Amino acid sequence: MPDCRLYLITPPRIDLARFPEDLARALDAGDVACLQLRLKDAPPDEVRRAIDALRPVAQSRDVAFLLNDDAELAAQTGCDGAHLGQEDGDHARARALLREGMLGITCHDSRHLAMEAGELGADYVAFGAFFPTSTKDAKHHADPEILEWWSSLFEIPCVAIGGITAENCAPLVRAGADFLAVVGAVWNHPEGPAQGVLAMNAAIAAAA
Ligand SMILES: Cc1ncc(COP(=O)(O)OP(=O)(O)O)c(N)n1
Ligand SMILES: Cc1ncsc1CCOP(=O)(O)O
Ligand SMILES: [Mg+2]
Repeated sequence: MPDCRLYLITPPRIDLARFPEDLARALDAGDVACLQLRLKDAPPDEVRRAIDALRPVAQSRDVAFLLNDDAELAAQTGCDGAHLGQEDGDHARARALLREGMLGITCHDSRHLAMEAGELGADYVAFGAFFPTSTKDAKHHADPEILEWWSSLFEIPCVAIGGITAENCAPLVRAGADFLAVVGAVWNHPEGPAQGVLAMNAAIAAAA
């Protein structure tokens, strides 16, 4: 298995009548290290229903299931962890709430934020956006050098995010990204999500 692995994030909106099957097909297509449920602006009951429907699909395939933005809900609902941004509450409290669960923290393009996250006990630090993206109005831009710097100094894994595709990911893999987090490269792949997973894995393997 290559040192760098795929980190899949759900589309911003999903139809729970069909998405569990789409997700299963995507996860069965190739290696996916973890799935992040990211439903921005969905009410809490909808997020809970999505967790109940999707968590088993991921966990039964040994894919870690992380919740975006809400460590408390992640801890209450059997998620494997949570991903928090800089505006997503108290990271130290989240670390305590999640106990052994995974905590990932957005660090944008900041070495300082990444070292703070590491000291606090984050299981990974996330840098980005590396490329233009239509999934999020990303306010920060990161360059591959930050991945080289981080991975040369620290053992804590780093995640690269933002506009990453099979076509542009090689420099990030070579710079030391442990995970590539993607939305559009999989869910908007012209031949469907399973082909998106295959293409990302092939590109990671070719770059490594
Ligand atoms: C793996 C990963 N990295 C970064 C983010 C972005 O988190 P955040 O800055 O809190 O922005 P939102 O995702 O909440 O819009 C992420 N979700 N996952
Ligand atoms: C959530 C997030 N945080 C920074 S960029 C981004 C969007 C990633 O989506 P895509 O892979 O489609 O660019
Ligand atoms: Mg957030």
